[in-house]
Amino acid sequence: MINISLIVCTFVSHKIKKMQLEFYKYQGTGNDFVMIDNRTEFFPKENTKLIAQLCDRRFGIGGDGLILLENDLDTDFKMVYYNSDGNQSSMCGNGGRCLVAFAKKLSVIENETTFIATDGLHHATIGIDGLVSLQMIDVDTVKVSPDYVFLNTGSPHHVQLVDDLENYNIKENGAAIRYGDLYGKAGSNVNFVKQIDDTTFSLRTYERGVEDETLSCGTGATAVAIAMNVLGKTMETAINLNVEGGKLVVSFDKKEGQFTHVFLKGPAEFVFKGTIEI
Ligand SMILES: N[C@@H](CCC[C@H](N)C(=O)O)C(=O)O
Repeated sequence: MINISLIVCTFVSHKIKKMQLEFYKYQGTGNDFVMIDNRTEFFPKENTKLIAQLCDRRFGIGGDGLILLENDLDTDFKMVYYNSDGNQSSMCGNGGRCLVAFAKKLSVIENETTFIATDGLHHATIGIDGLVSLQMIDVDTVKVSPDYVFLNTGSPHHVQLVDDLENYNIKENGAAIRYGDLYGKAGSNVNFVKQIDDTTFSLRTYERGVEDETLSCGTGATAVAIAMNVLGKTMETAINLNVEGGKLVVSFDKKEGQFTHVFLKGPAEFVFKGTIEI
């Protein structure tokens, strides 16, 4: 005879089995991330709902994204990035800089590293001022249209100059472009820009996968710097970017329309550490 109560108990105890998840919270110019040391590969990477819940600012820890630090055979570590909607996505510049600071906190690296991310190898250094400088992918294709520029700096970016950046409705206008005909199902991140002086631009970014404005976007700042150089708005190859959450600097070498040695530099700071039951 089958013992029904045993089956029910096993089912119930299986259902309520919880685990303590240790996390670290980092931010880079206000672009914030839940960081998890997944070198033992314990994290349920396919659980989109869980990742979205951990990033939720009311029901979870809160963050624009979640990043796993994993082992890699050929480099110091591997970066696995998820947007706050729970889906794995393309490169995150600020997240990469924060992950470098996290790797140092875990003693995986000291002040210099090479790691692997979805768009390839990244070299990075941590300065004595604590600023993290991250090498981004080379850029050789920049699409210039009358009203905007499109380029991929590890993630896709639409760049558009606007008159009244301070009062511009980033969420509404960004979403219209992200979901519009231009970029199809994949969509794009959308950056609105204002020139401040010869070497400085302010930008506000609508991020795909967060589906809202974030306080900063590293691949976005990189895209804006290159786009402004291509448009002839600046002749400089080291450009200051004011984002809502602080300041970034993007530098590059330019030769025959190719952008190489592209570096994104700025703060990457530990905020707090904790455990959450999942
Ligand atoms: N905040 C990031 C960009 C993250 C990726 C983006 N949301 C996408 O899915 O394309 C950055 O700092 O670059």
